[in-house]
Amino acid sequence: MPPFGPPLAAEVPEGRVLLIGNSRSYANMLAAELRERLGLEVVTADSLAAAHDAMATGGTFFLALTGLVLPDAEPEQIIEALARKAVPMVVVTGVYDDSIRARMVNFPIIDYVLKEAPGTIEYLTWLVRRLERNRQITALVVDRSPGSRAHIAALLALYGFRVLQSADAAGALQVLDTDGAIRLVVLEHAVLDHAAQEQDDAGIDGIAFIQQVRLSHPRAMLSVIGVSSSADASQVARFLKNGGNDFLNKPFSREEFFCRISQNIDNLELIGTLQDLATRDYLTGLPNRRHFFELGYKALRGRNGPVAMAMLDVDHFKHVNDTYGHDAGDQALRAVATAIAVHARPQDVVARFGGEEFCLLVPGVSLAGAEVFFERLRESIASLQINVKHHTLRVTISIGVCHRSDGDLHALITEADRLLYLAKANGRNQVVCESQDTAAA
Ligand SMILES: Nc1nc2c(ncn2[C@@H]2O[C@H](COP(=O)(O)OP(=O)(O)OP(=O)(O)O)[C@@H](O)[C@H]2O)c(=O)[nH]1
Repeated sequence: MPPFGPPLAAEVPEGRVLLIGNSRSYANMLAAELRERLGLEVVTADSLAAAHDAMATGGTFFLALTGLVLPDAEPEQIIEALARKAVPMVVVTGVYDDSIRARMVNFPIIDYVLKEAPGTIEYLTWLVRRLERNRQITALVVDRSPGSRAHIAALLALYGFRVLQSADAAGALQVLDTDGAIRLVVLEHAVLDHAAQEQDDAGIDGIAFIQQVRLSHPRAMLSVIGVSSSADASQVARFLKNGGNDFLNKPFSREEFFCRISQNIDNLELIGTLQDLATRDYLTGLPNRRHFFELGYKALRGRNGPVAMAMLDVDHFKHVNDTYGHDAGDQALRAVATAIAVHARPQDVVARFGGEEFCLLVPGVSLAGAEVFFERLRESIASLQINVKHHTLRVTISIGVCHRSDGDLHALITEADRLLYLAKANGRNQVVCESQDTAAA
């Protein structure tokens, strides 16, 4: 599962990169890196004419990496040609100084990279990967001033983000509640200063704003970056202590802004990856046993009403491994896991408990409802046709279901395990469902 939830695939065009430069050997080396390490399609051009051809016939590019020395064009002509086609660009050059930067300042250039510096290929690979991934991330800019809001929004759009904007804290909270894809908020600190003094229309002061954001959007899921031209050190500290991830003083250079934004998003992804490693089963992608207990307690906490807890075990799975091999066994486990996850409702908790054993917690279901629910699941797994090398496999599962009106998770699991043992002893490929609670029966 991707760290930031389902990608907005329909809105994101293909990841294609245009590489423009007069050195064929350098272009070929960089193109090979980007293809191999990132799986991206890369088109190379060694003149402005070739770049024009590529843009006319090669579809859209989300990024151009360009040199400034070409046989048929001045540096400005190359940059202008890309800007006219609205292709965001990174300049990869042998010479890079303040005068070049000053000449290029009004063009949509994300970054300048010195071609011959050590580590350049590594840096460019990171940068292209970052820009490619940004296209699946939504950012929100909160700023009272339309000019400054538009400037920051335009920079973020240049980095590939889908960008939303809000003029005040109350509006921003509303947008955050309704758009679950937002992973980055850039907040003009003056919004907070102003609000802190006067309270804005909805009565939200700046610190209350960030505290409220943090109630439902933890730091590990949403990066909030403050920007300001007037904040003093104590205001910056207050912002960070109350839940801000980072702070930037204005004026900042484009390169600094890009680095800070990228590092914050990199950190979110890293945390997401680490969380996934700790909580998900590597083979099936389902929550692992330890995470099941966390999710299960959360699902049961504070709720009244019946709950069904099921332990599910693939029948004669050793035989599958012995006959078709371990890889085929893995494939069968993935197919069973998918079938269980598809059958589960959003409020249910499913996990791979270990080996060929899964569990499924189903709150708010009657005993009769649980019997039907798990019988259908058993049937759907029995009817799976799992294609492995040269064979089509079929598997069955046995299910023990404990139904109760009180939800002590450990007691439910122990009881479901006992009922699973009965299902196995009775001949397998069946559901044994019992109520442990006379009132619920
Ligand atoms: N391919 C594969 N096999 C696994 C994995 N985890 C556990 N197993 C195998 O699952 C099999 C479980 O075998 P048993 O516990 O004897 O149970 P069974 O053969 O399913 O028989 P019953 O449960 O009694 O129906 C063992 O052969 C394990 O090696 C895995 O991740 N991949």
